[in-house]
Amino acid sequence: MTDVREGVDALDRELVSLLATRFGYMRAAARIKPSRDTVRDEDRKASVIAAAVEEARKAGIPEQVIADIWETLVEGSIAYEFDEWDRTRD
Ligand SMILES: C=C(O[C@@H]1C=C(C(=O)O)C=C[C@H]1O)C(=O)O
Repeated sequence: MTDVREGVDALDRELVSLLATRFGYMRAAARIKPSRDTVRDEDRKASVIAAAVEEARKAGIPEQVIADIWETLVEGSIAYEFDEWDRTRD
């Protein structure tokens, strides 16, 4: 069980590192988007979540869990992108 938990802890560190890279893309998006009303893109949000759910289906892991995680992730990313957009504009 110790090995299992060490594996989980190491994987969680990797996941947070990957998420840090993802949030970096949100900072880039905030820099690139010309107007505040383009930060939230519902069509793109739906497409990102659908793609994650499809990957979950192929991997044989619970699709609803992944849908819920991605809903939280994308909403958190949009909030972060709004903060970045506001912080970098007058
Ligand atoms: C990064 C973007 O901005 C937002 C963030 C998204 C995400 O976290 O994947 C998806 C849609 C956008 O509302 C984008 O438009 O691609």
